[in-house]
Amino acid sequence: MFSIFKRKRPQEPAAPEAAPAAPAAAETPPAGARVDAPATPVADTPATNAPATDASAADAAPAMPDVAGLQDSTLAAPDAPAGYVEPIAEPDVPLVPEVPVMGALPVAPEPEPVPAEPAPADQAPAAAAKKSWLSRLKQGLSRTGQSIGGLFVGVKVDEALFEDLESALIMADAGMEATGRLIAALRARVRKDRIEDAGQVKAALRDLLAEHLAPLEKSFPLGSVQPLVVMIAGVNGAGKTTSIGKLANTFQRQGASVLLAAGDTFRAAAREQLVEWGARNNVTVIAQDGGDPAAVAFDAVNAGRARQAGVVMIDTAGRLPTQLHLMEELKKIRRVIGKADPAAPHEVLLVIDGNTGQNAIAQIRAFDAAIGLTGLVVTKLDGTAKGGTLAAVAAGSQGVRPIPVYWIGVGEGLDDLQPFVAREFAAALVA
Ligand SMILES: Nc1nc2c(ncn2[C@@H]2O[C@H](COP(=O)(O)OP(=O)(O)OP(=O)(O)O)[C@@H](O)[C@H]2O)c(=O)[nH]1
Repeated sequence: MFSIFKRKRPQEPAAPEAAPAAPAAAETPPAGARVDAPATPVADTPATNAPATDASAADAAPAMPDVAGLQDSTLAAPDAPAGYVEPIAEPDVPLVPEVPVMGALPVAPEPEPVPAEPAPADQAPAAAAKKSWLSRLKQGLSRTGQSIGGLFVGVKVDEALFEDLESALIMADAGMEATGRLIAALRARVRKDRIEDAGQVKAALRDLLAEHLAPLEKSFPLGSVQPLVVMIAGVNGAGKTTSIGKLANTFQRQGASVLLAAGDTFRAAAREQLVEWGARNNVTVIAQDGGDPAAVAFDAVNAGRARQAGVVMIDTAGRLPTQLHLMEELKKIRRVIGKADPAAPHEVLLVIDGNTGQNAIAQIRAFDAAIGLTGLVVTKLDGTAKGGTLAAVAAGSQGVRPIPVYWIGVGEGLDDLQPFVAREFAAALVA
């Protein structure tokens, strides 16, 4: 199985298998120390081909350090104030794929593929697990669910019902566009089908909501390329690192080998969280103390290619869209990933806290403008989330693109990140 990079292993030699041309390994500073510009790009590392004199390339590709370098923070950190990263010129880095750029990395065997379909004997527990997370989703959305679903109890199908429904959808953060569309479609359905029973109106609303949300449903393209490079962003505390851990577990169970990059170089706890998670689950984590998150991402993509990983997931530090310098940094990370693999990142995910309400729309717009999102992960729908925000996204509310929702989070457990299924979500929202 995979070996894990623990950041501090003082009892071990600094770089037992380090490439001879990597003086950084010999001069490894104490963990946590910042290191200025990369001393020497690893000369015999053809994958980067970064000319030593090309400062910008060195910035993007800080010397492909050896294992010790990665674990003990010898990756180059630009000498800039914390939180600010100099924009870099685009390095002209011809790439040679499949070269063991992380020559000192022990190459781990692929994990045992797990059959996609559970054996018949496993089907009962699987069904029970599904029921349990669906009920958690229902429970989580129950504030909204009760206020929407509760409207249909003991009432006539009349104008007052439509008005109450309209208010309830707006209160649930569905936004004006989605609410307007849904109510208009519901009125038309009630007229066309001559529905007179409130319970049937409720069922019709559930159907219409499912149809409305369906364009957001998309399965994640695991296995479409190797490695599939996934960049993950979001505001502070949205659930990025936790979701990466859960996804890594899911992907492993689907037979894909996973490599993680601890690109949150600002918050030590986030890095520790990911490294620890990797250690528990036999997943390699590329990490360094402090420094340039773009460099970590660059190394991770190269390591992923060298190791023929199925997925490389790159965590990034939480940031608000209003922190413009941090949004610039995010753009840089995306650009530098593209230096390691011009087709990458293949997926750019935004993790959103489901409790965020309408502000989620502003977040999606800002992150999409900065890094071009390909998918959303909506967490904490087991909490006080009102859930209507996804209807607003599907409606393109306030100019947002209807970006697919790959997963929804319904708890803190490993199995609590589930693929988004429009019909299930609609049923939970209009329970
Ligand atoms: N109830 C619940 N809690 C969740 C869910 N997803 C994440 N969390 C919790 O949310 C908290 C923040 O999660 P993190 O993964 O650390 O968030 P982050 O976005 O990486 O945080 P920063 O690195 O600070 O930006 C943790 O306590 C998680 O356990 C979920 O779906 N449901």
